[in-house]
Amino acid sequence: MAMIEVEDVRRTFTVRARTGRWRREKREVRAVDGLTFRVDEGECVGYIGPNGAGKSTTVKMLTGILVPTGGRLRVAGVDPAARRAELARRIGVVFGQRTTLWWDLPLRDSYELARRIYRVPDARYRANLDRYVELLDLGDLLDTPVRQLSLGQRMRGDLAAALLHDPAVLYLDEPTIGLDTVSKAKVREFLRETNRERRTTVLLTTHDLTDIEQLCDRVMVIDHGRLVLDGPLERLHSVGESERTLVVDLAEAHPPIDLPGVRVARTEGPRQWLAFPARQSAAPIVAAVAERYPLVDLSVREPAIEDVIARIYAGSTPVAAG
Ligand SMILES: Nc1ncnc2c1ncn2[C@@H]1O[C@H](COP(=O)(O)OP(=O)(O)OP(=O)(O)O)[C@@H](O)[C@H]1O
Repeated sequence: MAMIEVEDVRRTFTVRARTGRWRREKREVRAVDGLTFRVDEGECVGYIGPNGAGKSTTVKMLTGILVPTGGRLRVAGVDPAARRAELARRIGVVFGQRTTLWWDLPLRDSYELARRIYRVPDARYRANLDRYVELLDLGDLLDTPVRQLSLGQRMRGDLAAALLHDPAVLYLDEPTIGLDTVSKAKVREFLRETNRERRTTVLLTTHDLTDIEQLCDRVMVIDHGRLVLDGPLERLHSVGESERTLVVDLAEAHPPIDLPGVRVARTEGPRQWLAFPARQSAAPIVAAVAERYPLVDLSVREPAIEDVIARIYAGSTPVAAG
């Protein structure tokens, strides 16, 4: 069953740009430019693209905050902008950069407010709260004012708030941004479980490709308001041939490191950038470097979405239907 239907949706903005000292000209920005896709119940789909690609504009239209300039939208069977209040009871939204919780109130009070706003029946509210307190480890935090929570704790609090009313669709915007590795793992585990057990349909926007790898089977890539790829996650790798980068600091400057399966992308004094296929583990490369070179420090960088998109264009692969 289709949970999100988007048919040839467009959204333009008129901006006034300065063209001279006194002159201003009106210009049209096509933030979303003929978007078509469908997400079925229970799917978890990654929605990625570079800055300014049109992701937020899409999500705002899907929540009913923005009205499309053209095309047709349906979320859980309803037109979001026309029936925004009704839709609010069927969707949940989490923004990594902002909180929907009340800053000065304890978590518990924010949840109580959500219960009233969404008119969640008592028994369901209690069952859900118990479940999220356990899964998200919120027990000791319920009576703490939100402003005293760490970023990771607050994010877990936000996730529970977004799901207390059992929404059919969950929009996540950078849910792991700024979190440490342990908190990221907790959040991802919880989302996987929610998607699997409750069959919540998830649309996930992120710049962290590991989020997508660990949560989604399908990925849509948007650029300049248009889909450039829609298909199973493996296509992103095979099409994009993404690379991760091992950044190594040696004790001193050295000629480029020579290892099989490794491409030296850049060198700068004692620092070298070693690119390798994203699917491969970094461990054998780290071991080989440590054995043969005077290794001082290292870090691994995930593939940047911009690189992935550049490779999609280089291969000029047509949009593939999921
Ligand atoms: N309210 C607005 N008025 C004018 N232009 C806008 C408005 N909102 C978005 N835009 C423009 O529309 C385009 C798409 O923006 P959008 O915020 O949807 O991108 P995004 O993919 O979410 O980017 P990011 O990853 O940086 O959040 C950009 O060129 C942006 O400047």
